[in-house]
Amino acid sequence: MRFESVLHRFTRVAGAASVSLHGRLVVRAARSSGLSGNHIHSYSSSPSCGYRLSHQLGKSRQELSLLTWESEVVGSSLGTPREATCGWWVPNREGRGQSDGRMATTAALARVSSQAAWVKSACGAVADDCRHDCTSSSSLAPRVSMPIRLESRGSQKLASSSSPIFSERKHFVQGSRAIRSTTLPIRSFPEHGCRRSMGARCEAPQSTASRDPPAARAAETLEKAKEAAHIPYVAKMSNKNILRNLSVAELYEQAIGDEDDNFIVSSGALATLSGEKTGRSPKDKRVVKDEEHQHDLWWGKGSPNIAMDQYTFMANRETAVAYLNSLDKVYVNDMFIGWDPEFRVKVRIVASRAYHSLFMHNMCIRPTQEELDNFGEPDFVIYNAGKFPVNRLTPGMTSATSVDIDLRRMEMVILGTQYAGEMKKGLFSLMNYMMPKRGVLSLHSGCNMSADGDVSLFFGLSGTGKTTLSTDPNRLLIGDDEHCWSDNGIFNIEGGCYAKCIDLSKEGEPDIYNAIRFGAVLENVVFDPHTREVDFTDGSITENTRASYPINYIHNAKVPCVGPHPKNVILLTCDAFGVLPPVSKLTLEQTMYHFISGYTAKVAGTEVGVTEPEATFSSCFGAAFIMWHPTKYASMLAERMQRHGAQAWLVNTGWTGGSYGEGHRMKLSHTRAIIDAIHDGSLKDVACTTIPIFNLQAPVACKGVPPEILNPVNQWKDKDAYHATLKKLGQLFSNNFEKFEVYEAGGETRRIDDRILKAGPQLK
Ligand SMILES: Nc1ncnc2c1ncn2[C@@H]1O[C@H](COP(=O)(O)OP(=O)(O)O)[C@@H](O)[C@H]1O
Ligand SMILES: C=C(OP(=O)(O)O)C(=O)O
Repeated sequence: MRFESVLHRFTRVAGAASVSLHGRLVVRAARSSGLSGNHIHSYSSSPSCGYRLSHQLGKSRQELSLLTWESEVVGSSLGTPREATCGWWVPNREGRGQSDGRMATTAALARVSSQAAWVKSACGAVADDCRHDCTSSSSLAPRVSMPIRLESRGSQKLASSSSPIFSERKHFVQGSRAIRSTTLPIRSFPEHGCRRSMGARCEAPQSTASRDPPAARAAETLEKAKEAAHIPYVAKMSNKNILRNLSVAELYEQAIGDEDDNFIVSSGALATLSGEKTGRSPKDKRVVKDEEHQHDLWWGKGSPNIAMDQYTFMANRETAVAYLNSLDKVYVNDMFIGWDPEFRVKVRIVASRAYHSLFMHNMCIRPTQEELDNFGEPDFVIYNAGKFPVNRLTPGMTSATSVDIDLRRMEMVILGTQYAGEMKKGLFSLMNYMMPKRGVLSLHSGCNMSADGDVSLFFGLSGTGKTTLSTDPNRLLIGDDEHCWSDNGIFNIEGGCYAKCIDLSKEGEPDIYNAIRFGAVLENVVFDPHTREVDFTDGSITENTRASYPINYIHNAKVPCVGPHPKNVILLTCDAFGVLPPVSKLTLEQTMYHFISGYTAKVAGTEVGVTEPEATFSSCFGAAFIMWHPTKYASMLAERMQRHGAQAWLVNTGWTGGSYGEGHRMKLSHTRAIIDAIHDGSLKDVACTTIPIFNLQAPVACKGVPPEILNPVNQWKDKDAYHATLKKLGQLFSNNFEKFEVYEAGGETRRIDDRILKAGPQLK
């Protein structure tokens, strides 16, 4: 059901409906309209419809239920509705202008609040004055809403809130809290010990800064920064109910007990909705530009780093911490990233949603109980308050979303997006800063290894095949997305995988399919409300449906996720123009040129606003996450490839036989056959044809791939169109590369090596 038709139906039934400033559906029900909550409810609460509808409206199902309620209030004869005084969460607060201020009433709040347990879960937080209403107004028990809610997931919860089963359950939850919950501060910043030494191994926390020079320095720098930025104080986590390091089962219970958007599907995975944002928000990703880091980081054209000052960071941090403190409970995970103990980083994730906690439990490296006991202070903290918007009036904010990193504070703040990928990619950005600083190359790549230790890297922008191709039944999986190459070899940054699962099938990708079981998180998928079978072909919520699972759910995962130096470096390009060959063998210079260019496509859904494949140049095949200038990563890659004799390949996982819209996506079976041939060595010395303009060497034969596919011109009906498109792409490469010919990095002006420049398309 499209949003417009939902709106239309509401308008027809209720007499008037509109969308508030924040995209909330506001229903105006005249007293005589006869609107009953059932009407709205019937759209909003069944698992099948409500789940999707709530996504389409960008609202949680609880919020839709609130709308049900309010329409009841307005539609009833409770007297003149009064304006709500209570906080930001009242749905039609922003809709006031459109609804004559008559929608949110104290009476409505009283009703809502009378079901405190439900409301708290529905709204995430209840302001103190609402709590007051809650006790004083239970006599205003809803007249018609009760039976309505009895039909739904939310209703079950509401019904049970007064039943003995519910109290028992609550007891149980509280019981488990008693063990886990703690009121320890999230972090004793700035006094804590070892955090400042940029990825240096953390010893047990030190009590005095003087024993730890980096910490002392950091504290001093922060004090100076605070003074300079006029930051009067640093907000602290004071939530009294911090649920730390819950187990998977506990997180399932929390997720299902607290929110209506979570379901167990038939395979045992937890299906959830990420709300309005179902992909990353790169235009809202900000990094604090401070004295200490400004010369290290990449700024300007092509860079993903939008500069922010520390004061603005602190303002957003304040909002996030205040929001998290206002909640009934928050979830905290203490985790590691980086499988090589020498480069391991301790991270703490503070989140409002149990699903976010489970996601990070899957995606990071899970400490043993002993490691948890000795965890001490984290090196980096994420405050995920994504359910709450950023204050748009804060200078520099351009939307309700902001994803902010402060390298001096070693913190990340998320506001206005619940897409879980922001957290994992935020940590990746952190590693993309910290690791090169320590002489270690960070890579946006998957990685696998043969039984006899031949390692391959699969670079690729999101959605172009890293997870799919690195998950190979014949090889050991080291990781699907983020790695580092140090003098010790390769190590995975993460402890889990985050696979795109649109059109996933058991036959096509059995390992990923089988990994989606108890413990896995399924984001934004559609499933049958009764059987709970997931329909992986359904992209009606988003094309960017995702599954997150611990790496050990892949039967041939290599744990610990480390390996020797790579033999093959595979650059995955998703060519939306359909002119690049399925595979070509690269010289070292070509590897540098293509790595810096990062030509590929953004696939639908991975970023907000991308609805169909969009050609792009994404340096290092992951520009959205890199922190230094791309040439730093490129030169580190070249040096390592030379030192360890690695061969590079450009593999087109995108279109063939025409551009997107005319041609078709390269068959996965063909790409897999190509990868097999790279691994068995049969492509190394095979004869090649030269692709004009790009001077790429495309093998003429490859086991499992029809030879005519290997030269893309054969696939185009209109050969002239092929050559014209190839030339056009060459021109785009050349235009894009201009900014790398002479560039600013490390505070100085540099010029790219001529040999790299000549390895690109030659247009004359
Ligand atoms: N030829 C191909 N090679 C790789 N992936 C393909 C191909 N054709 C279609 N796909 C699909 O593209 C998507 C790639 O996603 P994924 O492997 O998760 O990307 P990444 O890990 O790079 O973000 C999967 O849904 C996969 O089934
Ligand atoms: C999670 C993401 O990346 P990837 O597809 O590479 O996992 C993302 O871009 O949001």
